[in-house]
This record gives sequence, C-alpha cells and structure tokens, in this order.
Amino acid sequence: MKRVGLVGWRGMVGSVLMQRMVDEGDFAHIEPVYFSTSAAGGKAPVFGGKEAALPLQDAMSIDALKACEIIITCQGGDYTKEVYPKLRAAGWNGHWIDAASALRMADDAVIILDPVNMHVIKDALAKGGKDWIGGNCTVSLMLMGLGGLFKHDLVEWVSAMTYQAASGAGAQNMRELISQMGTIHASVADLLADPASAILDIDRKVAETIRSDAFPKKNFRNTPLAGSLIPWIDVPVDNGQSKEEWKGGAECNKILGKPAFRSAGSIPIDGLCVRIGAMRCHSQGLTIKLKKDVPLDEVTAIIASANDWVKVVPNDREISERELTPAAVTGTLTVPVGRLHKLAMGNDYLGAFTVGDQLLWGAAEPLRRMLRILIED
Ligand SMILES: NC(=O)C1=CN([C@@H]2O[C@H](COP(=O)(O)OP(=O)(O)OC[C@H]3O[C@@H](n4cnc5c(N)ncnc54)[C@H](OP(=O)(O)O)[C@@H]3O)[C@@H](O)[C@H]2O)C=CC1
Ligand SMILES: N[C@@H](CC(=O)OP(=O)(O)O)C(=O)O
Repeated sequence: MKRVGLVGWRGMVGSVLMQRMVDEGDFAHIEPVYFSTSAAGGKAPVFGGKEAALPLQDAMSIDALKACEIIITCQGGDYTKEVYPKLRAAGWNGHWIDAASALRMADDAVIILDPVNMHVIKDALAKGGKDWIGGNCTVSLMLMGLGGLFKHDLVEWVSAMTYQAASGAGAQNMRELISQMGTIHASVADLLADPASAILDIDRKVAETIRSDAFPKKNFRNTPLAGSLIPWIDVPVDNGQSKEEWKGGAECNKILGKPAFRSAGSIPIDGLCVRIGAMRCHSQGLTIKLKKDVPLDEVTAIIASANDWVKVVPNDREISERELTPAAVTGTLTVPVGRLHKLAMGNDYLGAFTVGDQLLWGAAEPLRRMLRILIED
C-alpha cells in the first residue's frame, strides 16, 4: 500500500478533497500521512475510518515529506514554491499532486483532468512523469462541459465570459459575501417590512450601504460584491488581460496537449473573467466558433457523450431556470451545459452556457482521480 502525504487537508479545497476521498473509499487503498504547517506533532485526523500510523508531520520537513511515495497538496502556491524545489533537490522521486497554480506551466508538469486528457496523462506516465497539477477551476469546468467538441476537433476558437463565485477567492471571501448580503438586508429591513414603502427609497439606501466605508469588503480589495460585481480577477498580465483570462488560453491548450497558447496550431481561447455573488459555482457564457456548420442535434450528442458528468440541458426557459444555475449545481459533480443554439453571426457560431462546482471538478476531484490512477498504475 502506497504511503501518501496529505498537505492542506483542513483548508477549503483540502476539506472537499477529504470528503470526496471518504465518499469514494480511497483511504482503503493508501497509507495516509497527514502534514501541517501549524500543528506538527498533534493528533492526525481520521478519515474513512483509517487511523494514520504517525501523528501530524511537519509540512516544512523535507525528511518527513521524503518518506512518502505520493504527496497531495492543497496548501497553496507559496507552500509549493518553498517546498517542492527543496524536495526534488534532496533527491525525492515521488509523485507530486498539487492544487496550486505554481507549477502548472512547468515543462515537466501535466495539468490533470483525466476525463478530458487521459491520453496526455498516460503519455507522461509512460515517460516517467512525476508532477501532476490540477488546472484552474474555470478552465477545468469549461473543458468538462465542452470536452466533446475539442475531442472531435470542431473548435476554431472560444470566447468565455465568466461569472465566478466567491469561493474562488478563498474561504474568507465567501464569509465576506454573506456578511455583505446581511448588511444590505439589515440596512433596509424596516422599509422591506412595510408594504407601502417606496422601492426607490429602498434602492437609494441599498446603494448608500454598498458604497459606504463601513461596508464589509476588506477581502475583496475594498470592492463590494453583493448587489454588484467585480470585473477583474487576479493580477494584470500582458495584452490587457487579467491572469485568470490568460489561464483560459494557456492552460486549456496545455491540458489538450496542443502547442503553447498563441503559437501555431493552438486554439485561441479568451474572454473576460468576472466575479459575481455566487457561493461556489462558476458559470460561463461561451461563444464557440466551430470549424464547420455542424447540426445542433449532432453538437448536442457530441457534448453529451464526452464524459459521465456533463449533462446537456435543453434550451428551454423553465428547464434552464431550474437546472442551469449555481443554486442547482452547487455541491454536485454534474456539469450542465445549456442554452445551446446557433448564434446570429452564422451557423458555425455556437452559443452555450455552463455551470460547475469550482471546489469539486474545479479543484479537488481531478487530484483525487490522479491519486487513483497512480495507485492503480
Ligand atoms: N479556493 C479555490 O477555489 C481554489 C484553490 N486552489 C488552490 O488550492 C490552494 C488552497 O486553497 P484553499 O483551500 O482555499 O486555502 P485555505 O486557506 O482554505 O487553506 C490553506 C491552509 O490554511 C491553513 N489554515 C489556517 N487557518 C485555517 C482555518 N481556520 N481553517 C482551515 N485551514 C486553515 C491550513 O494549513 P495548516 O493545516 O497547515 O495550518 C490550510 O491547509 C491554493 O493554492 C489555491 O490556489 C485551486 C483551485 C481552486
Ligand atoms: N482564481 C480562481 C481560483 C483559483 O484558485 O484559481 P487557480 O487555481 O488558477 O489559482 C478564482 O478566483 O475563481
């Protein structure tokens, strides 16, 4: 049984990973060793009914990490940058599975999303690959939804307009979003309770509250999210893009095993990434330029048959309102794709909308499945 080091298991992504590993019985197949950056020596947790042989190990100890054949980390990019090079320099030759973006574009690293790029993973495994990095949540969710179109080589380019949840910014941001909602409600509770109050009075008070210095918005860089949106995610990069937008092109092409983004043979993928007041589901409005005019029923069948989790939602108002929303999808592995129709620009332009839980397929699930691939290899 392989000794698997678990780092970052009590964080937000790590907790979702642990839950999924329990649900799928993964602990029966590993010897877990739990690491901590803050409580080394403490009692290790018990997941899946499996007692760890060791107490909490020091996540900064290269010697302790070296004793693992596989390490999964959800601890974050700073941790990866600090520990990973030292571990490899110390001669560790184990498998490194990581949720953070730090190593994604490294030559030796594979961005893992096995329902979409099992061939890339198997190729790398055969060549002795050891670094397996989870993709950006928006990217992974888009490829889980549209994977069929890429597999059939039907995509000339994609424009993705995103509606990203607070969870992508971290646990504190989810809490802050709820505080913002509560603050807004509290500011007009008396007016709301009075059916005769004027809606424009309510609206004015809400606007004053959202704009006030006292509004809780520290975690969102002092920008309100509830009752508003934030049209920028992550740091600026070149070409007027945010880093989140850059990841769309760079990571998608790498996941698909295509040439590097913006080089010959790569697929142009670009758009605008926007934070909205959803909790943990990212949504995306997609314009897809197809390489040819494929009938809508064929497009639908191709998308629907790509993997076990994608679900085509008929382009019908009631069904879309019921099934194609963050509220419906949150906490599930289903990736619905709907609003499928040919756009006014021409029959080779496809419109689509997709929703996915950014902590499941967007973060934890590809890591968990990579662990299973390695265990069963
Ligand atoms: N948030 C997201 O949507 C996504 C995140 N990722 C990546 O995953 C990594 C981790 O992100 P995330 O899970 O949000 O990070 P968290 O901040 O939730 O957890 C990171 C670490 O913080 C420490 N920590 C300190 N206080 C607490 C507390 N009160 N509760 C829980 N943990 C605490 C824990 O380390 P210790 O036990 O050692 O003290 C924990 O492992 C990042 O690199 C991120 O880029 C990837 C995809 C999506
Ligand atoms: N940046 C993403 C979340 C995230 O952690 O992405 P990445 O794994 O690429 O750093 C968001 O804000 O929604």
